[in-house]
Amino acid sequence: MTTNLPTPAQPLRIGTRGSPLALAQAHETRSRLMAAFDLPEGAFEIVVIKTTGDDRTLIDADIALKTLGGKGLFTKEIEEAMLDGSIDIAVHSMKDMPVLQPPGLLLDCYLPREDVRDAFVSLSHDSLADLPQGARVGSSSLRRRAQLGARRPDLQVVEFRGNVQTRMKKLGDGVADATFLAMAGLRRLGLTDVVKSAIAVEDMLPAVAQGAIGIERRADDLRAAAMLEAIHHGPTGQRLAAERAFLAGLDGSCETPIAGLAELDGGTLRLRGEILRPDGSEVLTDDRSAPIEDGAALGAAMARDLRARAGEGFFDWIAA
Ligand SMILES: NCc1[nH]cc(CCC(=O)O)c1CC(=O)O
Repeated sequence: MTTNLPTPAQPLRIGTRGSPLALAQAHETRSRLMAAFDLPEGAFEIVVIKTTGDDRTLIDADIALKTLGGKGLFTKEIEEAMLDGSIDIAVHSMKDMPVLQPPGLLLDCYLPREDVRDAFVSLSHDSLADLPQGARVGSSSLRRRAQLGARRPDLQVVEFRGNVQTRMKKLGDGVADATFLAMAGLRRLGLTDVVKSAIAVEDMLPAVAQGAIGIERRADDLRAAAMLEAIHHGPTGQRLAAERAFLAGLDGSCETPIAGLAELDGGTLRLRGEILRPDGSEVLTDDRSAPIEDGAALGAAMARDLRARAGEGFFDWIAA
């Protein structure tokens, strides 16, 4: 199949952001490729690339979100590096990926998906239900903020960013009584000891693609194509096809209050979708199933129907 595998002289360059989670995901990708092709670590080079989304001053000022609408915040510089040949593949949290890739790049390799749930993280309380009236919760995720507003309008939501350590310190300082993080990231970092409880997807439907790692490459790079094919996880790809078609149909990005989750059972794919107003005052949900191969069509149809139900004005805030 492959004629030219990477060597220490001609390594496969793996591009990634520099956050601890991004690095863990890049290392997992390298390990899987090493195992699949019986290659030494030296056949790979992990290249850290700084993105707009990593610029804390920009994020804190929310300038980046306003100028870019949240789209491609974590991907632009990495994709440029792939197109100019300074890296060969890029490892991404699929949750942060726009639904369309630039011309010349392909995203068709997914690693086995991690836990899709959100984690309830607190020093003082065991679960969301356990939080007293008026408690303060920290989150900067539009989706989580909207879902909390819908479920617990009594809670006060405050902005909360930073890595796990920063967030734990903020909880210790009393900035908030609880916060939420993806179980997937905590598991990949070996930090699940901060989790008080995993939130059932029925209580908080995850973001589209939560817990999934995707690996992007140049469309014409046949060495990378053959290597990624060997580590691709088909069932994750089928779930993401449905979820991303749903997201695409809503014209959403990682910064819009949209949730979606596809699950497989035998030959059937079940898709749950949700769109919310940012304050949670209105929530529209859908839940339907189809043969796995029709997942993308199912996602597109669900998006169309939710849009129609939402009517005029529901999405106005996106352009604001
Ligand atoms: N938007 C940031 C982001 N992107 C991916 C993850 C976690 C890992 C994942 O969901 O795959 C996180 C942090 C979080 O939501 O806790």
